[in-house]
Amino acid sequence: MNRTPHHHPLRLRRSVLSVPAVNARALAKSALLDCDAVIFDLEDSVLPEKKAEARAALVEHFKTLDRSSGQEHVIRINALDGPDGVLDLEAVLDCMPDAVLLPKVSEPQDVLTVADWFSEAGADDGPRLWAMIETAASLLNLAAIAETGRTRGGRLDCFVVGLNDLRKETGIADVPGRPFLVPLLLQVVVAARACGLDVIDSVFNDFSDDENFGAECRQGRQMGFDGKMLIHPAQIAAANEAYGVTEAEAAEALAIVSAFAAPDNAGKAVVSLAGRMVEKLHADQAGRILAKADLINDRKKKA
Ligand SMILES: CC(C)(COP(=O)(O)OP(=O)(O)OC[C@H]1O[C@@H](n2cnc3c(N)ncnc32)[C@H](O)[C@@H]1OP(=O)(O)O)[C@@H](O)C(=O)NCCC(=O)NCCSC(=O)C[C@H](O)C(=O)O
Ligand SMILES: [Mg+2]
Repeated sequence: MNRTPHHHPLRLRRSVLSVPAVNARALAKSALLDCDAVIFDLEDSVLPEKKAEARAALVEHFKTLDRSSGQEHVIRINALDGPDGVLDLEAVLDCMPDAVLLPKVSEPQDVLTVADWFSEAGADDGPRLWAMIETAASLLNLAAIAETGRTRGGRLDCFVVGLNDLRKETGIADVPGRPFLVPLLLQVVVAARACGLDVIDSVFNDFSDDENFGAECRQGRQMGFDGKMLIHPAQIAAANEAYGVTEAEAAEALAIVSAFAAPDNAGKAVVSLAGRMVEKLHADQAGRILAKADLINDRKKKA
């Protein structure tokens, strides 16, 4: 059993933009934007009578989508117990995105059923699975849902928090700083990490409120999230900045890695750096920060 904190290669998921699959202008625009991932939404941003049109638009869009852009492509499907879920999965087979985002996951079986569906469809190497954590039941079952990341070839890859649905179901107030939600958000981060999953913070609905959006991005980063789900292009730059690597962070990471590489420190498990204790685990963390900075630089070169 893999007990390392991260079971897949590092990926940039600072900015994860949702695009309603029925919105042709937004679909076209999304490919040109500087977000790390795009979620093509077939669920709540598409009216029931438009679902078929949205699926068809998505299949067309994927025919010309540049798969080498570095952007990760994710399709959010409808729940499998409704009329659209399986039709969405069939459209996913035509599109073959990097991942499928499952809405309103409440128990492990919600993930396993879709993993098995792909296996039975002969798509064992097909899309990874992401799970929306947005129901009260999903919070009660967090550990068991995260554990599904260790089965079915580790198809579950990422949690995405959905606070709109969670607030609707629980009545938890939507107030700046998210004081009543922070304890729950931290549980989602811890459950994800225990099973090697990435974890994305919820959308912030007021896309004209730059100040509070920036604060919420920084708060999410401090809680350990990998990035933020977004609803508007105007939110991308702030998310990329908050979840990026500053020059100071990169310099500090380099100093830690260099300290362990210094001949004087050969064979040491713990060294002193500018009056601080630094252990091998800090060098591992620093290596991950430097790898992320490299990915960000590579992305800038591609843009
Ligand atoms: C919120 C919006 C409805 C606002 O739309 P609009 O008023 O049209 O915005 P603008 O006029 O400011 O748009 C300017 C241009 O940007 C393009 N645009 C807008 N949004 C997007 C987008 N998301 N992706 C790509 N491009 C976008 C417009 O087309 C304009 O371009 P142009 O015409 O060329 O100038 C709208 O932003 C929107 O629909 N956002 C996404 C909504 C969505 O996806 N909802 C589902 C995700 S939220 C969620 O999952 C909640 C979760 O489940 C939970 O429970 O919490
Ligand atoms: Mg939701």
